[in-house]
Amino acid sequence: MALPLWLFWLVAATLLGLGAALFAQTLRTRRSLQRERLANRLIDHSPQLVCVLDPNGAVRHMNGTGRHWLRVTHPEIAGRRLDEIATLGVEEPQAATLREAVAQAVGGAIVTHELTVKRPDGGAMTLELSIRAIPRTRDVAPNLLVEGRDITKRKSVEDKLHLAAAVFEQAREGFVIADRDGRVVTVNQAFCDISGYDVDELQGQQTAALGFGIGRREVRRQVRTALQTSGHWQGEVRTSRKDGSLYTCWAAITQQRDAHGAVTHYIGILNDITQFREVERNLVRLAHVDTLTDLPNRSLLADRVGQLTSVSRRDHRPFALMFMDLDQFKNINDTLGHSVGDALLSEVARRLQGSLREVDTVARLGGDEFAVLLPGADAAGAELVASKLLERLAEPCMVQGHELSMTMSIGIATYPSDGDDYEILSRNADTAMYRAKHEGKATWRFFAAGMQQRSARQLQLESALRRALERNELLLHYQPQLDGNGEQLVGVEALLRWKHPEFGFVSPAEFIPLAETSGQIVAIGEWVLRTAVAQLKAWIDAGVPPMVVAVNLSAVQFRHVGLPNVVARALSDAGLPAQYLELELTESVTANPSAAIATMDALHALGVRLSLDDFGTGYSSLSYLKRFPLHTLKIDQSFVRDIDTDPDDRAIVQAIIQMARALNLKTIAEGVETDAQHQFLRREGCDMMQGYRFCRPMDAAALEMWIAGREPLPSPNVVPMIAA
Ligand SMILES: Nc1nc2c(ncn2[C@@H]2O[C@H](COP(=O)(O)O[C@H]3[C@@H](O)[C@H](n4cnc5c(=O)[nH]c(N)nc54)O[C@@H]3COP(=O)(O)O)[C@@H](O)[C@H]2O)c(=O)[nH]1
Repeated sequence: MALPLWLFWLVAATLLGLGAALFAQTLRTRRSLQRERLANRLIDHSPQLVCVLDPNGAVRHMNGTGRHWLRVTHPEIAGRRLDEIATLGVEEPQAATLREAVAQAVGGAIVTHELTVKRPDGGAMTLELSIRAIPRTRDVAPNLLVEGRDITKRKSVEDKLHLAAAVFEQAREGFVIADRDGRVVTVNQAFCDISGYDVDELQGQQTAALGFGIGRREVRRQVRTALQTSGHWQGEVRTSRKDGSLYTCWAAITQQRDAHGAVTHYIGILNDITQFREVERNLVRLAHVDTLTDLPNRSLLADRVGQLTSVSRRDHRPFALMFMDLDQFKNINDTLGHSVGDALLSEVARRLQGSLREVDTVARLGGDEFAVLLPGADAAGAELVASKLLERLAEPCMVQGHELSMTMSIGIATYPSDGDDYEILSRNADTAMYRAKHEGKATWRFFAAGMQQRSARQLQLESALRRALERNELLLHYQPQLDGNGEQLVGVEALLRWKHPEFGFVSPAEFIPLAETSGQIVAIGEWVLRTAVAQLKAWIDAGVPPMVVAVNLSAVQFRHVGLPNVVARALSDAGLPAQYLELELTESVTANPSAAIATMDALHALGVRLSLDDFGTGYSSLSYLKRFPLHTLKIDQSFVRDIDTDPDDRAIVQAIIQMARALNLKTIAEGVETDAQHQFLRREGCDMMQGYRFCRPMDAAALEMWIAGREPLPSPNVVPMIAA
């Protein structure tokens, strides 16, 4: 059956319409697909990472750029949170902050978040993520759109800048950045600390106003030239702080130029080396200066002698070099302690310096040795100076409550006659000093050619002395001691003698100091003591009326702890009652009164008598004198010698005798050589005498004959009289 035409047209039209609609739809769909593909392609090739996350932060989709940057594939990331993708290496606490950002975005915020991830090739990448919600229906949690930019390079630049800023701020070096006109742009904290200025005070100021290279036009000129030629300068400059104080710094200045080569800035880096320079100066000072006295030391003295030698050679001028050594200083150190010793050395330094001219040099060579260099001085000039120095030094001084007076022995060598370099001059001055020491101390000696032999002799003596005891080279001489009238024999002083097979008789004044310094005096002293008490016992046993034997003790022996035992044993071995022994102590042992009192008490307790030898020449503190258990003061022969001519010596002797009487002490004068001396001493009431006027020291046999030949014979009751 045929369709009615109208129906046909209706169907046809409908079909056509449908077809057209279908076609249009297909066309739209295709276009839409094309648009979507295009959009996807665009998104995939976007220069940014684009990613859709579900509300839990799991990846639903990531564009190609993102996958390429992170070197991941869709299957590796789909449905997983970014921090769960192991290859990205997102660890806590980064993961936690990312989760937090996602949560905020789900809550509606647009969050910017920085995420640093690792890539399989090992490189790190920093992404700046912008995370926002993609709105959906009210009840459904939104997906999130994440856009990410690669900020790795920017971060690196920023990090470098941060680092540079940290270095700038935290550096210990001061940084000053100035513009091309030399105006301060900025400074760091270290520079503020060094200079005392605040940043605000400096900004805009001319660097020249900061005082670099103060007063040194030459330095500023050098800086300008170096910058012009090489764009860099470094060197040491002195400059001032805000408060005006000066400091020293090591500065480096570098020009900064732009791409066209034009100077844009100057960068100055400063190191404050003030302390370093001070330490350096101190080290140099220490190498040349004695720390106790602040005087030049041996090396600086050698330098100055060297310089003076050149000048003096050119100008044909003389100069003198003196070496000086304090007499008995060791006793002070040993008895009063090192702090008194040090204070005394400082006082000596002051006095020496105060007595000389500015051109002269006073040096401390070590210990108690000093040296003086006198430019232009000939022998006469040096002698004048030596005498002045001795005088000045002898003036008493109070040191930590002790009244002390010092003497010294001076050796003088002159240029050019005694040498033309430091080595020879110093050796000769030293030799002369030893000569002065061995010839009485408190004096000076000029160097003379034969003196070196003398020093060699000292060495020979020292070694020979070691064998003197065992080779029986030591012997005792005895010098009578008489009552004040010079009639009655009251005792004898035992005086040590050394007869060497080669050197002959050697004076005790020469070998006893050697025995003291080498320590041999302890054994030698014990031998003297034992020999003397045994001799007296033998005399008494032989019928010589009893008398006292006086034995000298050196300060070294006195300080020896076993002394009281040694004395007690010597007496008991000889069988001599203690009252017949008198120990002569040198004045130096009293320098430390409390120690001296203890030893003296122990000796006194044995029953022996104690006398103080050479009284008036040394350190005796009068206030202590009454506390020493002494029997006798021995007036030194230096006062007796000039009694006839020197009113001062007369006055001193009178004062000693009166003072001894007041303290209930006996007096004995030594070195009485003339009748006039004897008469004066007798008139003044001196209790006992000793000297060539009556008898020289002699050996035991000669003394026996001397006693036998005397009229009247010594009184049998002499010991009780002396002991009274
Ligand atoms: N520690 C010890 N010291 C001792 C001992 N024996 C001696 N000495 C000390 O040696 C120094 C020098 O002694 P010496 O050469 O024996 O001189 C003494 C006398 O001989 C001398 N003297 C005596 N009378 C006169 C005189 O009229 N004129 C004069 N120019 N000299 C004289 O004086 C010295 C006396 O010494 P002293 O009485 O002890 O001060 C000397 O310091 C001795 O002490 C010893 O065994 N141990």
